[in-house]
Amino acid sequence: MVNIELIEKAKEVRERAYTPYSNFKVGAALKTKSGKVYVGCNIENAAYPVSLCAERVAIFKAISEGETEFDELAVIADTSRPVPPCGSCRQVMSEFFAKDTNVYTSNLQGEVKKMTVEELLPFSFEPRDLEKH
Ligand SMILES: O=c1ccn([C@H]2C[C@H](O)[C@@H](CO)O2)c(=O)[nH]1
Ligand SMILES: [Zn+2]
Repeated sequence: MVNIELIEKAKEVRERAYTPYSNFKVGAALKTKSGKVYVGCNIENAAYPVSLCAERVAIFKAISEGETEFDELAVIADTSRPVPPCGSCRQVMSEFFAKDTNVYTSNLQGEVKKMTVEELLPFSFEPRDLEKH
């Protein structure tokens, strides 16, 4: 089942995106297992690569508050298909979320694509890969 309320929260925070360079606004909302929601929007910078995606803003906010158990993530943008999270955000999701965590990618037309972290980034590089064999 898709969490429409979580998508609505992502849509609200999207309005606060700071995007003078791309003019492409993204919103994200992350729900913890305990039911708390952390929102994020993309925040750009005149030094372009310093910019941060909405998904990572939401995830890092939650991590910095001590959260460790995540339930689901919603992402929204004004795209012709549900917005696909970038590779860097997929990698961060795979570090902190269980493989079966649901990610709802959506657009302003109300299209939603529900995917798991595993589907978004199969064969991901993980902490255990740092161990020598
Ligand atoms: O899933 C995505 C894709 C892109 N962006 C941001 C990064 C940059 O600020 C702008 C254009 O790439 O959109 C996100 O926040 N999330
Ligand atoms: Zn990203």
